[in-house]
Amino acid sequence: MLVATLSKRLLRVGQAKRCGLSLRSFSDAKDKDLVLTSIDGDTGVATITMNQAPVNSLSLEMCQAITTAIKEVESQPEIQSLVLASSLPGVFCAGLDITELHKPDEKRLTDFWHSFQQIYFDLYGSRLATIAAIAGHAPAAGCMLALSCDYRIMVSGAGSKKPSTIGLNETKLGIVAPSWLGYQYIDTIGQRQAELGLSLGLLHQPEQALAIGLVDELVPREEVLSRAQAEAVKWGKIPAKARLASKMLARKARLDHLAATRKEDNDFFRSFVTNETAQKIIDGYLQSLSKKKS
Ligand SMILES: CCCCCCCCCCCC/C=C/CC(=O)SCCNC(=O)CCNC(=O)[C@H](O)C(C)(C)COP(=O)(O)OP(=O)(O)OC[C@H]1O[C@@H](n2cnc3c(N)ncnc32)[C@H](O)[C@@H]1OP(=O)(O)O
Repeated sequence: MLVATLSKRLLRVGQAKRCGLSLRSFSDAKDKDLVLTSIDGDTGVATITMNQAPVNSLSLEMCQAITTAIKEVESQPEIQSLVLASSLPGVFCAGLDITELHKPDEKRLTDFWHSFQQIYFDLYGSRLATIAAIAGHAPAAGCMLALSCDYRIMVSGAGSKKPSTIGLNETKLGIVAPSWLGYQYIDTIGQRQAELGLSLGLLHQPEQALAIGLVDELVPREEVLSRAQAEAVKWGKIPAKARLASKMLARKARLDHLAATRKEDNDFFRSFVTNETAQKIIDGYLQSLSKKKS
């Protein structure tokens, strides 16, 4: 068994294959390294690292790559915990790839939202203990990835001139988070803080995020990943069936609701995004992002 036989080293699955170890098809080659998956041979902790420069925005392909990676890790019964991280300095995930929403092809837009919903099912409903290593910005759907994990460790803002931020800021952009994402927020930080955050489109600096329970711990930047992996070891030792049943106490009704309304949710999203007003907002927002650069 892989986890039993490898010495303490991080191993990409491509490397595992080169070492002659049989591991089922991980997502490294076919997804052009949009995500990288590694497994610590000693602890059995898997790490999925988002790797789509410049900001890990969630394109259709990125959503699919994340889901594939989660499923492949889950298919290995000896693995109990997973860290979700980013390879990019300063950004965990910038949320949905806005270019997917701009003058979209309807078929691709449908597939895109379906693949985003799928991450919710696969990460929020995962049998694995999931730890988010948030070493940078996590707005909107980037925050959703973090909310879908069981435990969130964020880079501290102390001493930083431009601290990272996290939150559901959709309203500030003139769009609205879908209800299932809104409920993830409410379930995590409570009704009042979620109402404030959603209505005002707040992005929280790390210390504020900790204070309202949006993240569970803050650590210096260089410790985020190692601390997350250590936490994953702890969670991985909890009896798996009891841990999963406890997780589902809080999450099953939400997951079932989206499963039952998935097509309706997708239809609504498509009609909302393709609406002329929404397109103007999206167009303006894309321009503001590129102006920021110039
Ligand atoms: C009325 C009832 C309605 C009910 C509706 C319900 C259903 C409808 C729902 C509609 C959708 C709702 C869900 C939305 C969720 C989302 O995730 S929306 C996306 C929100 N994301 C953001 O706002 C983040 C934007 N980005 C940033 O703030 C910054 O980039 C950053 C803080 C993440 C990083 O900053 P920095 O490191 O300084 O990088 P930049 O120079 O800003 O960016 C580099 C590069 O990346 C491009 N980019 C950034 N973000 C995105 C993105 N999300 N998508 C695509 N591209 C992005 C940016 O333009 C730069 O590109 P260039 O280098 O200029 O080419």
